[in-house]
Amino acid sequence: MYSTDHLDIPPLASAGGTVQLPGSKSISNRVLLLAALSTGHTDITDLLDSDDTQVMLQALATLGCQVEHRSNGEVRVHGLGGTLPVKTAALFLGNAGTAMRPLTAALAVLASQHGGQFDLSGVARMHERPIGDLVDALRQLGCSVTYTLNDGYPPLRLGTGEPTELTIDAPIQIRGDVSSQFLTALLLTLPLAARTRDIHIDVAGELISRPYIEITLNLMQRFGVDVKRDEWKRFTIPAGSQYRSPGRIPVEGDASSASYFIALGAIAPCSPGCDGISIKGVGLASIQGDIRFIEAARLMGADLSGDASTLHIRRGAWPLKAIDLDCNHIPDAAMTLAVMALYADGPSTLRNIASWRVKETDRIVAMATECRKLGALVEEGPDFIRITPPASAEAWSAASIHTYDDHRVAMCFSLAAFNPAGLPVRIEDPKCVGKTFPDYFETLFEVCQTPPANIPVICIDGPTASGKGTLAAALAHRLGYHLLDSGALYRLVGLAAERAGLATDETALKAENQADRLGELASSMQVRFTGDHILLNEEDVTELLRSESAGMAASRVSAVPQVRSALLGLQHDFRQLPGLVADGRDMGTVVFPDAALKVFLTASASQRAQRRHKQLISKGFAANIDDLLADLIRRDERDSSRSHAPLRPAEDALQLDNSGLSIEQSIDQMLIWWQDKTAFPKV
Ligand SMILES: Nc1ncnc2c1ncn2[C@@H]1O[C@H](COP(=O)(O)OP(=O)(O)OP(=O)(O)O)[C@@H](O)[C@H]1O
Ligand SMILES: Nc1ccn([C@H]2C[C@H](O)[C@@H](COP(=O)(O)O)O2)c(=O)n1
Repeated sequence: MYSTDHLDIPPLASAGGTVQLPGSKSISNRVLLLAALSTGHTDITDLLDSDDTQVMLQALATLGCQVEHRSNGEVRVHGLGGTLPVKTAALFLGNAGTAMRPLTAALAVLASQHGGQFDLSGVARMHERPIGDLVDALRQLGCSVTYTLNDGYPPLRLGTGEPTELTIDAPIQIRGDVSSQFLTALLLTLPLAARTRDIHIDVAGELISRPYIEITLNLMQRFGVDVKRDEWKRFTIPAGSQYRSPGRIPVEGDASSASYFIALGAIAPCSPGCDGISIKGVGLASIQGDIRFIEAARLMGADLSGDASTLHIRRGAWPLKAIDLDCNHIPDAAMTLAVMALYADGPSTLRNIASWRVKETDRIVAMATECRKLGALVEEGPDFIRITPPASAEAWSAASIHTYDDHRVAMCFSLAAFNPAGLPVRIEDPKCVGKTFPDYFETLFEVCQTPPANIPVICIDGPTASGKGTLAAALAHRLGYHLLDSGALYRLVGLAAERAGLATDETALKAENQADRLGELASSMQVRFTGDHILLNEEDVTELLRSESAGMAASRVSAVPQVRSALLGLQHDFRQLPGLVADGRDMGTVVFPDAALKVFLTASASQRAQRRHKQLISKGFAANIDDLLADLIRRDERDSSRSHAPLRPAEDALQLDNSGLSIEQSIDQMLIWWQDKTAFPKV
């Protein structure tokens, strides 16, 4: 997951490949609760691992429900069978509506039956999301529910600590036109109270988001409770209902998350050698309502096929066709249509989406504001949005997309990176995707391509111990970019030569064929970078490479042109989405001459010797400061005077002498320079 302040997505050109979707959030949290309420244990496969499911798992654990994470990746929930082992608890439920609503209902009823008291709260936005209709229904049942901050909104106190009689004679009334989660919460809970008589739930108003109710009913059935439905008005939970574990239950891939990759297939030209986007984990037989997004995508022109559990999408009509659509049945996935509308042949209208206003943020306002930043004309109404795409390529702008702590805003606007103007898109606070799809951007980058020239590179060259590596690693971390420590490659060649018995001293390097042998060695060595570790022929040599003797050997072999050309392709391979920070001696002059930002980092020799001394001592290596100073002067001299790719600043490099700067000050300076190079407005 990208935990950076923002993520800059370069302009993207094409897409192709296979995406494995994470589990559905709606199914995951329902299954977790149902498993906890059941008798017996339930093994859940492909459970979504995200912020919202973590919140539910944590809540269940606090309530005394035993949850095991098994070695085969399954999660085993030991059902409580309607008992309540923990009678008082305070539960923090973040911004997870799929936890807040059902747990409110379940704990209100259990607290009445067993005498408990529970405090439920969430983040600030959760305290702005209405829950009054559900509370009114629970009060009809005789449950004690108190608003502890503002009437109609969480936080809530459930129960008094004493058992109270539930009133289930009359049908329970619940509003259906604000959020279908209120009905879901009651449906999931009321089998706990229907031991001796039927319980009826009557829906007041037009029930929205019906497909989510279908998921609820489908899953309840798998846990042994068959709800009778009369139209979408009355639901009856039969007397004697009791949840029983189905044993093992798989979680489908998330159909709402599929919408981004369906849209991707519809928008992006196929990458060479690819045949569109394949999606695994969800297909035409999905029980999730958002699977009907495929109908909308087809209307807009997507060429879409599939089977029960997979989907395949290619670009069909282009530009996409504008639509006018009632989106009540696909409220979450419909946000993706708003971004597809930016690529349409006219204005698109998405109707009946009033529920957007009470989601993670007011999504109508959010989508309108951010589409406008990209250059679209947007009209918004109480329950609709109309988007007219930018009039021409020139009308697009490089936008910094504010994401409102809303995962779906972040995910759907990533697709704006296919804009015809070839502009990058900045996604602020990309970690908000952790709610449902923590690895969304990594997955996107795996199936998207763009010419290397579109992928930004920041080069930091300079003499030894000037702080290049430290600064490069920090920048890569801040920007979510890849990191190339090119010195490590030369150090690897030095080490591999030593292992192969190839001498690298000056006399040996003059011997006939020695340069060719080193070049061959450099092209054939098996190197793997995993996190902070470097493997040579599968041996972890990370620590070995950092010694001063390895640095000296690297400096010697790096003067060999055959070695340099053998390593060139390897270095170019590091230029991957979303960007690269590369440090070395010739990054800006030879390897990435088109880099957007080149910095030549220096510090006085005595400063550098002191830094290196401190660095070596802290790692437990013996070091003498005078020897280090002499060595680094010698190394700089050799690196600067060699005939191939010598150490020198690129003509367009900015110079940074950090002798008097702290690491943090150097990073700040680099970030200022980088921001100046980007297309995004300063904040
Ligand atoms: N601006 C700075 N102020 C103080 N110390 C620094 C600064 N920059 C880096 N250092 C410290 O100097 C030491 C050397 O830095 P680093 O290893 O990043 O240098 P380098 O240029 O990558 O060296 P080499 O080329 O030999 O790999 C590290 O211990 C680092 O923490
Ligand atoms: N781009 C590069 C990177 C490194 N080298 C050589 C010269 C250095 O002395 C040696 C070790 O580099 P370090 O790990 O200290 O950055 O490798 C080079 O020639 N070109």
